[in-house]
Amino acid sequence: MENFLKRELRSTYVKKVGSAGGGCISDGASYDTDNCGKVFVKVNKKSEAQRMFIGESASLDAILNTKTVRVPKPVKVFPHPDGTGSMFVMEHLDIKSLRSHQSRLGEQLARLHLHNSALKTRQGKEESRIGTGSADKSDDRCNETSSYVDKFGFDVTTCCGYLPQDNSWCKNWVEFYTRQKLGQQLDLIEKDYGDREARELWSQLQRCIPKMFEGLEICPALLHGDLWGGNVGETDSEPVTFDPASFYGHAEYELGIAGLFGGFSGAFYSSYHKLIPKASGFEKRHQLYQLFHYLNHWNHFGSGYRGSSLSIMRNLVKDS
Ligand SMILES: Nc1ncnc2c1ncn2[C@@H]1O[C@H](COP(=O)(O)OP(=O)(O)OP(=O)(O)O)[C@@H](O)[C@H]1O
Repeated sequence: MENFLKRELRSTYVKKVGSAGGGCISDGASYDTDNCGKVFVKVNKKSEAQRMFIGESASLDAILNTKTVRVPKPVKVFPHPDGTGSMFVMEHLDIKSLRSHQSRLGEQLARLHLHNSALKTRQGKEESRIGTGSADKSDDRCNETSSYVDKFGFDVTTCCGYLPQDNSWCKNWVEFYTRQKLGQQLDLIEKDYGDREARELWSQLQRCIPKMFEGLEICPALLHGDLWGGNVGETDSEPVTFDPASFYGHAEYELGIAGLFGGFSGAFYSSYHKLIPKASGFEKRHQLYQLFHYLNHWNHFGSGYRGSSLSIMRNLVKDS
């Protein structure tokens, strides 16, 4: 493996320095290199792994570009030398459990979510300055590399777990979330399980969804996309997030999975909501956003997640 990595990274020195064991989806190990520093290498032997890692790498790049929350810098994605699967090399970070930086993570996540709307405001100001002929090209705001994104989706397919998300761009969030997020999961459940109750509840729930968003104006926010407690931590100096499955969506979506498995303290939420207060109807939409993850877990890990998926659908339909 060291020799293979030397070739791919154009390094003269590569030495394994530890195995993180990886997560539920991929294996991971760290290596010292002479030209890329210490790197963390994720390995996955599934045939779809290349697409999954390309999505993760593009997500890390997009988040890095916002300069809001620390993520590992991606280095390279390439096919596994065995012929099936893929490898993803990124900056190694010394990640410990998230403890003392909960509040900072809440604030930084909110800043990530507000980044695109700040670009919109800035763009509006630039346009009006150009309109009045008062634009100053020496202004450092002209150096901003990102521009405002006015729709929902992402340029690249990203995978929540190993399932690809349909990130095709869409102007309307309710349509995007209903069809491309929930609909895609329910189509898979129909294909694999043909579950009659899921099908019936879904046909009722679809009609209730638009009402849950009445009066809400949603600006696309760049999301981490898989922000459960296992994908956050901290270094000695700052909070860290990793393993993203990004897309532009409703900021509230991010808190769906954060709330499912724990790992985030009151300090995290209060810092977050200081910058992005809960909008009216938040609690109900929070359940709607958790539904995606229950369905995604049903599709990944089987019928153990059927009960919670159906119960949340029943509640949402009943309360509408
Ligand atoms: N850049 C990194 N540097 C050092 N260690 C890392 C890095 N990225 C991840 N790790 C470690 O490896 C473990 C697994 O990583 P990751 O969550 O990306 O794996 P996965 O199999 O894709 O994910 P999951 O279990 O969330 O589905 C993490 O819990 C973390 O301890």
